[in-house]
Amino acid sequence: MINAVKNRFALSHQGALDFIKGTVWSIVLNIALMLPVVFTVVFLEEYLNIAFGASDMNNRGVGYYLLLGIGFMAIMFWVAIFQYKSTFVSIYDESANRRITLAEKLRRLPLAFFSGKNLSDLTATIMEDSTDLEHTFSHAVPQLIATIISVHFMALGLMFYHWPLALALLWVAPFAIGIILLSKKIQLRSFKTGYRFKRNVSEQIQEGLETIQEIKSYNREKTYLNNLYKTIDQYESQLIRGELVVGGLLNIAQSFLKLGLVSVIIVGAKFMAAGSIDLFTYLIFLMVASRIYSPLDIVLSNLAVLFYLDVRIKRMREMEALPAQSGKTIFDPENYDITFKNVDFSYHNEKQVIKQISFTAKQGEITALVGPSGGGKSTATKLAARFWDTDKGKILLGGYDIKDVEPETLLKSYSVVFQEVVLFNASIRDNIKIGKMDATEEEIMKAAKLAQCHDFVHKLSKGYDTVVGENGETLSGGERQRISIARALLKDAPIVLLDEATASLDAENETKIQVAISELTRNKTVLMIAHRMRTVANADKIIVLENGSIVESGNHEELLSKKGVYSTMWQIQQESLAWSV
Ligand SMILES: Nc1ncnc2c1ncn2[C@@H]1O[C@H](COP(=O)(O)OP(=O)(O)OP(=O)(O)O)[C@@H](O)[C@H]1O
Repeated sequence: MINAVKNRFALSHQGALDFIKGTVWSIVLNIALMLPVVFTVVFLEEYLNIAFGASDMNNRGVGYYLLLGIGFMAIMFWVAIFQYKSTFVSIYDESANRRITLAEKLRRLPLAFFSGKNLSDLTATIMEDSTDLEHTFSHAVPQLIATIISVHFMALGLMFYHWPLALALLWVAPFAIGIILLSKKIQLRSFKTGYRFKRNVSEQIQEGLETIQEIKSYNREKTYLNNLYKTIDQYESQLIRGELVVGGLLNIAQSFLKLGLVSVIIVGAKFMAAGSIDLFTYLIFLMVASRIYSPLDIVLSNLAVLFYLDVRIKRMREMEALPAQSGKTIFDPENYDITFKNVDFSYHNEKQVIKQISFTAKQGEITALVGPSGGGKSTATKLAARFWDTDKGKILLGGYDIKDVEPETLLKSYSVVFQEVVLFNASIRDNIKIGKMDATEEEIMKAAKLAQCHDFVHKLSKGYDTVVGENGETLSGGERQRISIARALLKDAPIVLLDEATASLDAENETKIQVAISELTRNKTVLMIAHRMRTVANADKIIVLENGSIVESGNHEELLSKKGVYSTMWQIQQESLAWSV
């Protein structure tokens, strides 16, 4: 049973157990909530006996009813507390676990997943869907299942008591529920469309915030806002349409339910007139009719929640089923040579961007990747750090296939300085410290000085405690890049990946940084991308990548003498330098 609940509702083992407990307590609560009816029945029975002269009032005194009332209230109170604890408190634990599990899952996904995925959709799945599931599981599902079960119990009891009247009371229920079930497709379609429009709105807002600079500089505010208003209007219209459809169907079903009360009144009156039931039985059925329809109303209005639940669970399952990167967590290579062996790679199984690449970047050497834009240099560098897994072929690090090494373990051996620097909205000190969380102040300062950060940081009013804003928005491109170099220096990993590491620096700083980079790269395996040819001229090995394939390799002199792609690129840059002079 636990497994069935786990699979049906995408819950953990503990979550399924708590869910069953919550449902059982909700059934007990539903039964306990019938105690006022029992109280009234007991009272009515005696009152009617007195009224019709069959007994006198002294049989049970006021004290008896007082005690009975207090007793029933105490039972209802305690059951309600247990029901609350078992459904609400436990589901919040489950929800917290679900978010942590999803976050863990994200941590182990290859970066390819994030580049192909809409991030607002991802955030919504983690936050919104989790919150909705939390709310549905705490406020609706156990109560709904409990209500369905307890209504069945009540119906069975009434059938035994007087089946013709029970039928008169309950014949409406299957029809009312049928209306909702038959409309499942319409409700789901409306929900999914509404959901899609809602995502469109949040995507557009997010995109607008991320590209606000471009929108303003190209005077696109009006177009952007008009598009946004259009999407919001679409969402609003869909919400209204959805409410009308769902609300309309629900009203029809609920009104149908009320017909049961009418039929109990008419059929009961006929039976009474014929003398086949007494007044007491008639009154009991009228009372039960007033009680039983409210849980049935709840069932009707919450059935749709079950339909929507499936949509959310499906999205959660899709995310849980994504292939995560795994591997050994113990990794002790003999050396840090990186070898590409016949590597093929394409993003999202589309165009092949790396084709049959084979080369070795040796420890203690600088291996440079050059070539025309879009040739696959950045992709190859990122493949070397298992940001993605290859489609075919192998990448070995010190003899280990990196596919067999757990990505976080693997990345401990890498320092990366990429063109697009990512800084956290934290102090400069903390941003540098990311390279080595237990670094001493002295180590941080040494790295900062080597990376030429010290001078500009000292000019800031709070120095190293200056908070840099979201992604370092308060700093210039060159300053951001120097911080990322300081980080890499602090990490001091055996492999260094440099992708246009000095692209945002002026000539003076570039020269200084080159000194720092020589420090950073000494005795390391260095894989470097640079568009400025003079930066790569001293590399031990230069690989020329064009359209995803290696077209030339060798050192600077060898490549110049080949008079191929490299030599042409070198020539062009020399000429453009001469022109600028
Ligand atoms: N995340 C991605 N998803 C899909 N295609 C991508 C992605 N990143 C790069 N590409 C494509 O892969 C090819 C190689 O890109 P890559 O960035 O590796 O080239 P590059 O040689 O580093 O270019 P540049 O010198 O301009 O930085 C290009 O055709 C590019 O459009």
